[in-house]
Amino acid sequence: MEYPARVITIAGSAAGGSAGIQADLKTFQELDVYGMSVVTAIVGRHPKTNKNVHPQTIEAIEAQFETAMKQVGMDALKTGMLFSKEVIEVVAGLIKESTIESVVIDPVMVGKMDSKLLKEDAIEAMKKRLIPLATIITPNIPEARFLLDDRPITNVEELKQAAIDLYELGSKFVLVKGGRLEGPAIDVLYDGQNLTLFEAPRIDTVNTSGAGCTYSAAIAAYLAKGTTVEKAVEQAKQFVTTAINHGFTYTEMVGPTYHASQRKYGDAFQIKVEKTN
Ligand SMILES: Nc1ncnc2c1ncn2[C@@H]1O[C@H](COP(=O)(O)OP(=O)(O)OP(=O)(O)O)[C@@H](O)[C@H]1O
Ligand SMILES: Cc1ncc(COP(=O)(O)O)c(N)n1
Repeated sequence: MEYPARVITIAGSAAGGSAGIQADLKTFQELDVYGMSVVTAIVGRHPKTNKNVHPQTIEAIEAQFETAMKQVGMDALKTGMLFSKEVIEVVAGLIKESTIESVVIDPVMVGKMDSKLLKEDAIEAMKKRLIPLATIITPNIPEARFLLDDRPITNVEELKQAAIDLYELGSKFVLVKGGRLEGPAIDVLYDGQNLTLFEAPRIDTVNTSGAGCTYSAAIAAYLAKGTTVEKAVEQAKQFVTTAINHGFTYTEMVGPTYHASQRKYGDAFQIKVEKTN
């Protein structure tokens, strides 16, 4: 029997099941990789105190990573919500000590329902300690702006320039997501030389909670299987677009993307891939 490739997510637990660790593990399962997790924080609003982020201790984070490494091992790793500079520094140390080849850093900062998922004083550690270790980083426009001293990004040309400038932070690839722009959903990939645009049709829905987590988890899953970065982004975008297309909600709140949709409905979107300059 050929065993599935192994992927670990280091991220926050999203109680509603749409984002964070939950979205990552659902994505891993759909893409037939062996999923593992390190929970950095538990996100869920306490009914009495209203407190919604419950960070885990450094000891707990290290213990989870160590267990997964010893029990299974890892072909790829992705990070999501890390919350504090202390956690970023520990995670950077764990990545450096390991021999994991594919590292996807999703620089999660704010949730779609405005939960604060990264402390402001952690952005410098993200830039200096973690991003240089990444195979690929996957910021959306607000995250790209935080990493680029709040420069506005309002069109595809500015998206491309943001990818070029973010490359200076030291990752091998930069993927800036243009999901917030009007028109088709265009993301830009930059590898230090080539700019590649990935375009999907815009889907008219508000149910995109966890779309970013799902996308970066799918990229990590394809990289773990040995896919090239460019092909991994294309296939992951196909997966997340299909999941967004079948997104739904059980309540009046923003709902999840539907992770099972590519398998269940088989109507995956074709992604337009265009090399540009
Ligand atoms: N309505 C949509 N229709 C199709 N694709 C979308 C839509 N919204 C987002 N996407 C795409 O889904 C993927 C994940 O997007 P993600 O949610 O992380 O980024 P974003 O939409 O740019 O930012 P944010 O999370 O802040 O809304 C990206 O490829 C993005 O282009
Ligand atoms: C614990 C946790 N991690 C990440 C996100 C971001 O989700 P999205 O993919 O919608 O930006 C979230 N809402 N909660």
